[in-house]
Amino acid sequence: MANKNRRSAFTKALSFVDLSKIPGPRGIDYFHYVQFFQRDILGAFTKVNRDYGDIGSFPWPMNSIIIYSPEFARRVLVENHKSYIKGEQIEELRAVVGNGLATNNDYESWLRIRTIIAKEFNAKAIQSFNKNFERLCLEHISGWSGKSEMDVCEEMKFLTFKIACDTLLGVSLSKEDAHKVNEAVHFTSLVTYERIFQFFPVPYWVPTKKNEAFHRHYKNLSTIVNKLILQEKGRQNSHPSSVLERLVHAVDPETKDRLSDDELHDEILTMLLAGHETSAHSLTWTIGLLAKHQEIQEKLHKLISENSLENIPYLQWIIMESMRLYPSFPVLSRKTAETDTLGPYTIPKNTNVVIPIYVIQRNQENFADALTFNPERFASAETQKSFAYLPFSKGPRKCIAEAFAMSEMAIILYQLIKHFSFELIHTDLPQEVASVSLKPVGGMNVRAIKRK
Ligand code: HEM
Repeated sequence: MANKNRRSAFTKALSFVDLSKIPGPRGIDYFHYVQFFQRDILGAFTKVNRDYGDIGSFPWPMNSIIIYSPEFARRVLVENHKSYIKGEQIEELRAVVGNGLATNNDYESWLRIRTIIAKEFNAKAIQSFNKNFERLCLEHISGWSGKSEMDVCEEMKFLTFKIACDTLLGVSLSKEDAHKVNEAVHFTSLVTYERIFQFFPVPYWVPTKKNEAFHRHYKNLSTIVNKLILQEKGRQNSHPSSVLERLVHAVDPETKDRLSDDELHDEILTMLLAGHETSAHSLTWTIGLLAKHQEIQEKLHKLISENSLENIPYLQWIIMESMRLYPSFPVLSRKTAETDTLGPYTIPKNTNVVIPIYVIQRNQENFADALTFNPERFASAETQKSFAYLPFSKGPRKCIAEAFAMSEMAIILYQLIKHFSFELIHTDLPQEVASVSLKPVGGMNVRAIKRK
């Protein structure tokens, strides 16, 4: 089952699209860039923007364009989204999550499944998870002493993983299985990420140590998810509490259609991977930024001591601003299924289209004082709606769980700042690095001091 990876290095090497009319490095400069991308992917994306402006092309063998204009992003993600499919990277992801929402490139099948699942992430459904977010957060921080030095990144990963098990998979998950799921999700997503950036990844059928470990972890994950689906199918559950339980019983309101067992399996794996680390890293950067900007942290604490969460938009703005500077997925990618035009440029069919939102969100032209942490900029609805702000993407393929993730992060942040104040142990924030999601190099070391 694991080897659903259909990308062939050979086919990739044979494909060619004519990008000669789009500016970008050529000759020796091209190869210098390729090396730069291997060394420092975020730095390289930033340099392409500085050197070539709104669009940069990398012809064969990369067959790629990189776009930086919010208007181009709008065209690709919304206006003409039907001319685009998910980028080549999803072929690697498909080896784990099969044909789940994030990797499904068949429009009709994707739309059918998205319609069924979207209902399970509506406001009412999310409200039913809020108590669990709060309970698990309070349980977790009750283990922190009066003044603890910690890597808050590890703490948040632990907490959001517990939340994922509880809200996605449900209470029937045993401790032993939770441990296996944790190891498997971590290992398979790391391997997938590594392979995305390798020119010619070793096919999964080659019996290397890593491939064997991948198959073992994948089998564990898949077996546990199938077991939970089967268990749930045998029950008449009128009060489903986890996402898995909801999806097993979910019905399309119009067609009365349900998800098949294979579809359920792939969707749950997709959610475990897509929800893995993303919320943890966003929370980590938020705590780091608040520890660095004590005046903003104290303002938030004052608001928390006087108001309930629903009455503190400032808390949401803090999370939004943190995700502007440190988006969990720093890059979105698509591929043209048909020729399209972006401004004056013709983009041929089969071109990889890369949208480095990390660079777009930090560009002075899109945000005043772009590198300054200023939550108040999100007081404007226009800023929130801008196509220069894409941490959850936009358009029909935007994150299906945006409201779920925002609610989870807001509830955790509220409790953390209510009970603790945070200080950075080092003088500045750590360097960011693009891994499975954007993470701090060496973790985020803070002092958490219990408030009186
Ligand atoms: C801070 C947390 C999160 C961030 C920043 C985030 C970000 C994103 C982004 C940027 C995309 C779109 C990718 C694209 O356009 O190519 C996406 C898609 C998706 N996300 Fe999230 N995500 C988060 C949490 C979650 C969680 C917790 C879940 C599941 C419970 C989830 C499930 C999905 C799924 C299923 C898709 C694919 C949607 C589709 O193609 O129809 N995400 N996410």
